[in-house]
Amino acid sequence: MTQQETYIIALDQGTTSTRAILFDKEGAPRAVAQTAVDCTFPHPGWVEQDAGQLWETSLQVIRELLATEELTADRIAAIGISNQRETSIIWDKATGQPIYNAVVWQSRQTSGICEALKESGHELAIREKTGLLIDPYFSGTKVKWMLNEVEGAREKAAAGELLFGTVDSWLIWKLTGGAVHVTDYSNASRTLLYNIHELKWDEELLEWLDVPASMLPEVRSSSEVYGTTEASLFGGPIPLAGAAGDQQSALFGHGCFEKGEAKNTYGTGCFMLMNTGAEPIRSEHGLLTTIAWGIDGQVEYALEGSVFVAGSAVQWLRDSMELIETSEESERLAASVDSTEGVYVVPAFVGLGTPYWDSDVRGAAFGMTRGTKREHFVRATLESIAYQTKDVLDAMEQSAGIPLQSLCVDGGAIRNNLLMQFQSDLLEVPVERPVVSETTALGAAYLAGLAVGYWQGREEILEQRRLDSVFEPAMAPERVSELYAGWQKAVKAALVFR
Ligand SMILES: Nc1ncnc2c1ncn2[C@@H]1O[C@H](COP(=O)(O)OP(=O)(O)O)[C@@H](O)[C@H]1O
Ligand SMILES: O=P(O)(O)OC[C@H](O)CO
Repeated sequence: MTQQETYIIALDQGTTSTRAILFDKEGAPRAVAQTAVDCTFPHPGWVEQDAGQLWETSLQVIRELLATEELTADRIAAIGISNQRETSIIWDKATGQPIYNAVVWQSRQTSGICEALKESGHELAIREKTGLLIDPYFSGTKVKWMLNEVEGAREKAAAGELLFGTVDSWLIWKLTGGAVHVTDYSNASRTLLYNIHELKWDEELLEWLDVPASMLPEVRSSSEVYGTTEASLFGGPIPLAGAAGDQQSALFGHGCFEKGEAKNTYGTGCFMLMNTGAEPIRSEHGLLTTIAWGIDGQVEYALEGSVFVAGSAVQWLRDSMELIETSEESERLAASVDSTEGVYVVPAFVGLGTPYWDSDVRGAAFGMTRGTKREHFVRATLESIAYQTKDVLDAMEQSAGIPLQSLCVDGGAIRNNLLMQFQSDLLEVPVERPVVSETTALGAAYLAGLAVGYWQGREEILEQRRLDSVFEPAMAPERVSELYAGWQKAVKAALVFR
C-alpha cells in the first residue's frame, strides 16, 4: 500500500478574515477555506470583535478544508497558527465564555489608561523591558480596561477564575478543549506585560497594569507541539505544533532569517519587520523592538514599524465612502489618472503609529481643487499606504543602520500592481512579490512543520522561495522627493488639527 501524502494546515486568524490553508511538502498552498469576520465600532475609535466568532470561524474553516479535500485528521501532520496580534480576550476558566468582546489591536478605548501610565513615571522602564511604547495598541492596557469595566471581573480575576489570551492563546485553548493555556514568544512580546530580555512575565509590569499573573498563559516556543486538537472536533487528534503573531509569521514565511532582511505586509494595517538577529536593537525612531520567534531555546529579535490603516483605507473607500465597489477597482480608477494632482489623504482613522505614535490624530485630506475627481481621491488613498511605509522604512534604516537592499511583500493589498510600483518608486528599492502571497500562513505552516519533522530545517525552506514579480524603482529621485515632501506636510497639518 502506498503511503498517502500528508499536509500541514495553517490557521490564519486575521482582523478581516479567518483562513485555513493546506500546504504540501513543497510549501505550495493546495487549498484554502476562508470566511470573513466582523468588526464592531461601538464608539468612535473603538474596534471590537466577537471572540466566539473568531473561534467558530476557525473551527468552520478547518472543517471545510478537510471536507472539501476529503482529508481525515491523520493526513494532517500538524496545525500552525498565525494570528492578528495584541487583540485581547478574557474568558472564564470554568465556562469558557469570554467576559467581553475581543478588544482589537486597532481599538483606542484605553488612551486614558495610557495617558495615566505615561504620567506614572514608568514610561522609560516600560520601553526598556518590553521594547514597546505606551499606546492603546498593545494588550496590557486592554486587559486592565476589561478588568475595570466588566462588573465583577476584578474579583474573579483575583480568585484565579479568569484567563487572558491573545488570539493564538484563545484558539489553542479552544482547540485543545480547554486543556492548554499557552502563547508563544512573539505574541507575548506584544502584550506590554512581557520582558523581552529576561523572557518572562514581568512582575513590575503586572503591578503597574494591575494584571494578576494567574490569568496569563505559559510562554512557549513558536515551533513545538503544544498539544493535540480535541479528537471530536476533526474526527481525530491533530498536533498543534506552532504559533506566531501574523507579522512575525510572515517574516518567517518569507525566509527572512538573516540580520537586515525585511518584509512588509499589506493587510488591514501595514507592518514592516526587519530581522535583527539574536540581539535586540533599541530604536529611537518610533520603531518597536519585538521578538521575531523563539525556536529551540534561541530567541531572535526584529525591529518593527506599525501602520494602523493600510488595506482598511481601501475598505473605507468601498464601504463608507462608496467611491469603489470592489478593492480591485481602486487600482483601475487610480491608474486612470497620471497623479493625484496634489491631493493627499492621511488615513489616520485610529491615530498614527510609527514614527508618530499619536492616538488622537484623525484622518484628513489636503490639496483638493474644483477639478479633483474620485479617481484622484482613490489614488491618493492608495498612495498613502506607500507613504506610510516610507515613513517606516526611513525610521528603520536610521535605527538599524542597515540600508535595505530589497523589500519582500505580502498581504491582501499586494495584488494591487499600481500600489506595488508606486511603493518601489518611493522607497527606491526593488519590491519582491512572492508566488505564495499567503506568506503569513506559510510562516505558521513552516513553524508547525519544523516541529514535527515535516520539513528538516531553514535551508529546505529557503529552497522553496519563488518570486512572482519584482517591481523595480522607475521614478526620478527629484519627483520622489517632491511627492514625499507633500506627504510630510500633509501629516504635519493633520497632527495639529484636534
Ligand atoms: N486589489 C486591492 N487593492 C488594494 N487593497 C486591497 C486589494 N485587495 C485587497 N485589499 C485590501 O487587503 C486587505 C485584506 O488583506 P489581508 O492580508 O487579508 O488582511 P488581514 O490579514 O489584515 O485580515 C483589506 O483591507 C483589503 O482592503
Ligand atoms: O490582521 P492583520 O493581518 O491586519 O494583522 C494585524 C496585526 O497583527 C496587528 O498587530
